[in-house]
Amino acid sequence: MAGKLHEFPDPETLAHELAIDVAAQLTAAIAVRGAASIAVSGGSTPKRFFEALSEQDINWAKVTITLVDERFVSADDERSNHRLVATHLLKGNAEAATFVPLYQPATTAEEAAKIATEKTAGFGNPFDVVILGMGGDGHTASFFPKGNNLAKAIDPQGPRGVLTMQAEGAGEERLTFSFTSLADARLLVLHIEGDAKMIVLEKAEDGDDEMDMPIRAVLNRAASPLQIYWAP
Ligand SMILES: O=C1O[C@H](COP(=O)(O)O)[C@@H](O)[C@H](O)[C@H]1O
Repeated sequence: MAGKLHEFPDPETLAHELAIDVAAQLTAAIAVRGAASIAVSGGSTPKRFFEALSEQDINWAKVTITLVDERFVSADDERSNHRLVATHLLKGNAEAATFVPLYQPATTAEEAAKIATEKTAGFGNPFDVVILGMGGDGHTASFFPKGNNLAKAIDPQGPRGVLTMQAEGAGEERLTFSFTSLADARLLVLHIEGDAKMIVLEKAEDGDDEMDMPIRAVLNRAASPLQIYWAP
């Protein structure tokens, strides 16, 4: 396996243990640099982890949270990743954290990506923690197969920052951090659950074509060691 596999008996245990590991990384970052940064994924998988992380006893006032990727929809849209984070993470102890959204109320997604790049430039270089997810089609962040901006988004020499993405499987137009922004995180995690996702991961590991399964970019050439958290 390309990354280090951390296997748990069930999603609840995974969420709890991942929250502890992430909290330890954020606490260490605060001790060394006085501040910490984390970029999290959306989708359905992270809810339990967000709930567990929000209860961790760390100095949240020193933590900046952002998203790995977002839909070009406002925070009141039910498909917004911002909304997911606001509902399940930015509460309890974690209410004291600073959240920097990727969605910006601009006319176009390109304009929003430019503003998001500017607003996120002051932290996450590198991120202390990045939590990636993976879709059944092998996408991670908004690196979608056949995405109109995929080559640019996963370019190993590409700039840090936020790009737009349109793809058939993506629904709304997306905003996503580039591969180079995410792949050098001090703690780089791929959080997946269920047998179906493990089969997708194994398929990704069996091939090389990153345009077909963009998760391969992370598996094969992330600057940081990839920690894979999985439960059936
Ligand atoms: O579209 C997205 O999907 C992936 C995976 O989501 P899941 O529902 O299968 O857990 C997610 O990692 C990404 O952030 C999100 O925008």
